[in-house]
Amino acid sequence: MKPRSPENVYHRGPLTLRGAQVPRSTTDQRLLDDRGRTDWVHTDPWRVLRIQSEFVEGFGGLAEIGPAISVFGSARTPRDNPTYEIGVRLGAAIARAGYGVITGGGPGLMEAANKGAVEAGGTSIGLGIELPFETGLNEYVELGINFRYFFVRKTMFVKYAEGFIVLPGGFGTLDELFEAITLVQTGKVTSFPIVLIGVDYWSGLLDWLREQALASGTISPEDLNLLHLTDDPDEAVAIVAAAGSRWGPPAAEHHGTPEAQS
Ligand SMILES: C/C(=C\CNc1ncnc2c1ncn2[C@@H]1O[C@H](COP(=O)(O)O)[C@@H](O)[C@H]1O)CO
Repeated sequence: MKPRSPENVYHRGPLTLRGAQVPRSTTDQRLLDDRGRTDWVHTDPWRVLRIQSEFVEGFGGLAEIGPAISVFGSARTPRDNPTYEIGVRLGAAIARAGYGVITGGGPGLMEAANKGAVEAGGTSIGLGIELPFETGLNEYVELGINFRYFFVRKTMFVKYAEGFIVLPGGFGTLDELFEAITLVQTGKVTSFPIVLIGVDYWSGLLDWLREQALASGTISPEDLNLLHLTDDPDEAVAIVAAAGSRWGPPAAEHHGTPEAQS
């Protein structure tokens, strides 16, 4: 690094520096020449910046997708399972109704809904998540964003959707479902329909909510009205559509590749 002559005058932004105040290196030199310690990468202040960058990427990538519906469901449902076909029909129904389909971008019923959306000419979005085992985005995702942090990704599912449609699933699906119910119950989101698809699959849970949670007073009677149940993908979409848009009516021309971000 070449030292600066102390006789020089050095300007940096509003600063004028002379003599001993003249820095021995430029900001660029310090950036490019210095590797230094690396432990800061694993500290919370740095993580805060990474979290912030995920929000920036998510908001920027999704801002212009137009009206959309988030679809959840098992990552494990194989393609030859009849529920996979329901997922494809759901993705197609959502696309036909003028909405984009947002999924977790993974395999199983996420893939099914993305497939249906693509085949029906709709917008197919996948919000992937870093997991200990790599699965990658499914091949039907046309707009994909990968997240490190579950909570950032969950914000996107809610912020950019008119409602949730939930196919049969396990812990991940239940987590997404109950987060949404809690947001609605506590008034954190307004006008946010939640529809369960699969009467046989979900009836046991709804019975438990009625017979245990409601009966013991841990939820209110009106809380049960937050959930709709059907076997029919078209009906599920109609329920979301009937709730009305948070941003105006669905319009096909809103869909497409997001503009370059500034
Ligand atoms: C288990 C396998 C892959 C997991 N890959 C996932 N990719 C993206 N999103 C996922 C994945 N696993 C869970 N999710 C999220 O949770 C919901 C599904 O979880 P469930 O426990 O299977 O119900 C789903 O909606 C995603 O958002 C390979 O077999």
